[in-house]
Amino acid sequence: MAASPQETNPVRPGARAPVVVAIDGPSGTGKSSTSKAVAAKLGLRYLDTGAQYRAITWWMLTHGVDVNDAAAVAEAAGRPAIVSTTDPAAPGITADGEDASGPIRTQEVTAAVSAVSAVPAVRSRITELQRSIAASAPEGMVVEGRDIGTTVLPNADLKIFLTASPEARAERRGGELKAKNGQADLAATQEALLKRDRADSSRAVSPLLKADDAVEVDTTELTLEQVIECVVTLIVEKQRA
Ligand SMILES: Nc1ncnc2c1ncn2[C@@H]1O[C@H](COP(=O)(O)OP(=O)(O)O)[C@@H](O)[C@H]1O
Ligand SMILES: Nc1ccn([C@H]2C[C@H](O)[C@@H](COP(=O)(O)OP(=O)(O)O)O2)c(=O)n1
Repeated sequence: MAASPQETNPVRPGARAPVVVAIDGPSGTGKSSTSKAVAAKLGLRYLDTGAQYRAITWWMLTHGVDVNDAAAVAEAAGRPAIVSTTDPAAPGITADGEDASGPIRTQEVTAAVSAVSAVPAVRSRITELQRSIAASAPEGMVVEGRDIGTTVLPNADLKIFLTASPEARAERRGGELKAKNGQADLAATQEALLKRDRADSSRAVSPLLKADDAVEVDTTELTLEQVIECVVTLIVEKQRA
């Protein structure tokens, strides 16, 4: 009798088949929270590719590289070692051995990351790194970002594109800022978010774009738990197909 899809994982007999899931979309649509939770539930690894672009940006900012000078950014693109942990319960990232998990979330990095990630030498270096990390996870991986389904892993088993209204996204990000700083300007948060979307969607090399074969999920009216459930169902259906 043929093995069921649940029994075809060569690494963990009896577990589900390895699966590579690409989750893309603009800021605040729930990519990181959903990807982490889904990976934890299904025993998959997790890669936050935005954190990689943030880490290289942070390294450049702290090493005197002018992030608005594309030639200087390209020249420095190969210098820092960027290492991500892929445990969904403890995601982390280092740049040249220094823990970057906290500093990559500052406003300074957020404001500079689109310019740095638009530089082709940065993208080719980080894309190569992402492919090698995904290839080293025999249990499967959830990889989230902007160009995973279109460029990094065009052969992913499942591609999901998350969307949400600008108002919902600003409210979510605003909630985070309020928890961190005690206050948040929702209008300014929305403006900054839309500015970053425009930059990420209009760059020449692998812009933020829904892959033709991605499943689009509008999360505006959904709770995080509903989005997680929806993605888990899509993955399990895919593994059974
Ligand atoms: N469907 C949802 N409803 C309400 N809040 C959400 C939802 N999805 C995510 N969030 C919250 O919104 C914030 C941003 O989510 P995050 O996963 O970081 O988005 P992204 O990775 O797409 O930028 C987090 O605080 C998260 O808990
Ligand atoms: N695959 C990716 C992931 C992120 N980026 C760039 C563009 C994004 O604005 C930044 C930061 O991504 P990140 O996912 O951390 O952003 P948010 O959590 O949505 O605020 O990195 C990219 O160019 N390609």
